[in-house]
Amino acid sequence: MSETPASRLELLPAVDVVNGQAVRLVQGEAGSETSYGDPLTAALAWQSAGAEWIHLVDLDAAFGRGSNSALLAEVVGKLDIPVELTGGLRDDATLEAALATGCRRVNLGTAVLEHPEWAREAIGRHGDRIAVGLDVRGTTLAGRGWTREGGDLFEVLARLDAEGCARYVVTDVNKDGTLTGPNLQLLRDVCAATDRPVVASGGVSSLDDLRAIAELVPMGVEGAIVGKALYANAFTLEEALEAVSR
Ligand SMILES: O=C(O)c1ccccc1NCC(=O)[C@H](O)[C@H](O)COP(=O)(O)O
Repeated sequence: MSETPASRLELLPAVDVVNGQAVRLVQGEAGSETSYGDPLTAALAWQSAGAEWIHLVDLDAAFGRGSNSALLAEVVGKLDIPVELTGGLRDDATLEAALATGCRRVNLGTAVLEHPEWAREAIGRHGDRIAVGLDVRGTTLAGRGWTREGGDLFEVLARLDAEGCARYVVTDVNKDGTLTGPNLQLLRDVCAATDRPVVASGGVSSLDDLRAIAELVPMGVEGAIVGKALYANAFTLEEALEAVSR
């Protein structure tokens, strides 16, 4: 499977949900959250500001301590733009429920590491409605809400490529929620290892960071998830869209 690189970087504002509230974490650590209110209000505000996508995360499900699935389904149903839905999708029941919300695609993470046969079958069945979240520290994958090690990034990437995985969402866990800039070398290395589109996630702090990620579009970076920078008002979504439009 070979993909034509996107012409322009897509931006995906993140709405991460804990206990019914939109939050931001630091390095994905449970308990480090700052609350930003109602997830539907946040998602609708990003849509009104011109968002092309929403990256919607059930952090309680990702950490295996609960679920916001009904609320997230409501959010997806009220948006007109495509949604990438993620967090705790580890079996047929959670995957089918997530896809039934009408989201455009879902991200699998831990399940790919712990139940590779199930993930392979899900990828085969759902095609490009499945992306795989590659959450890494160094080149070691992190699963289950980023609390367990899950193998070598490039070995798993080669396996997923062979299984037909359509897209990867690549997060440097140590950057996530820190406003310290994206790991551009990691993105380059992943793009060099696969011909599938890559969505960059974690660490964006400025418009220059977004411009730097946009430079990687010809290599295969298709989109960038932006969380904390938008909530901390480092820039507006309108400014971000403008920055990556040329
Ligand atoms: O995406 C997941 O499944 C997930 C699981 C466990 C902890 C965090 C998770 N996602 C977090 C995100 O996707 C962030 O919203 C995104 O990386 C944005 O990061 P930033 O711009 O640095 O706030």
